[in-house]
Amino acid sequence: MFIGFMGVGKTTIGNLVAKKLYRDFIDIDHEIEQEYGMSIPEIFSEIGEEAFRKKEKEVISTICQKKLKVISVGGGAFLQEEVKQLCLDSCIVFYLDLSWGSWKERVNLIIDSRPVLKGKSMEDMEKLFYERQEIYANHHSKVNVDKKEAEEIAEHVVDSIKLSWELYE
Ligand SMILES: Nc1ncnc2c1ncn2[C@@H]1O[C@H](COP(=O)(O)OP(=O)(O)O)[C@@H](O)[C@H]1O
Ligand SMILES: O=C(O)C1=C[C@@H](OP(=O)(O)O)[C@@H](O)[C@H](O)C1
Ligand SMILES: [Mg+2]
Repeated sequence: MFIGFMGVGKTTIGNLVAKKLYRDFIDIDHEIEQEYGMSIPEIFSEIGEEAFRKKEKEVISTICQKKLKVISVGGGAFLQEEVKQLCLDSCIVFYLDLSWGSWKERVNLIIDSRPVLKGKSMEDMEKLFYERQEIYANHHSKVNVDKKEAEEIAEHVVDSIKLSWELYE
């Protein structure tokens, strides 16, 4: 499972890792979008963040019971303590760590599709970025993704998973 702040590459890298391991990839946001037949910004504006979080918890609880899947959650999933504990108990949690400096350079790619960032100044976003680090502090493995191509990061994750399999054999 991949966690980390919005835009660090959880969806992109999760997808690549799943392909490399011949496993199914599940993006929780995508599952929620499919259930509502709406995009994430539409869900936030139509039914609100609270309902989104409730659904997010429900979907994660179901998906976490499935074995051998590669899962990416949204950057706010670990705001819910119960979700965080469930994920840490049932999944190998990789935290994708991107510096604020690198994140800033990527903001234009994500600003329109992340309702949580809507209307925020760079200062507000920086504050949120650092506040959120606390919820990612518990994980099983930290991956530094600064100045690395998604492909390279995915290779690194796959290597570390394979190494742990060998150690457990
Ligand atoms: N390692 C990377 N280097 C450069 N751009 C990246 C990298 N990983 C992801 N991206 C880009 O950043 C944006 C956010 O990626 P995404 O996978 O949706 O992040 P998340 O799921 O963490 O919000 C996308 O436009 C994606 O193509
Ligand atoms: O951090 C957040 O609160 C959110 C992150 C998003 O996912 P990504 O982290 O994949 O952008 C998505 O779940 C929603 O817009 C809320
Ligand atoms: Mg994502």
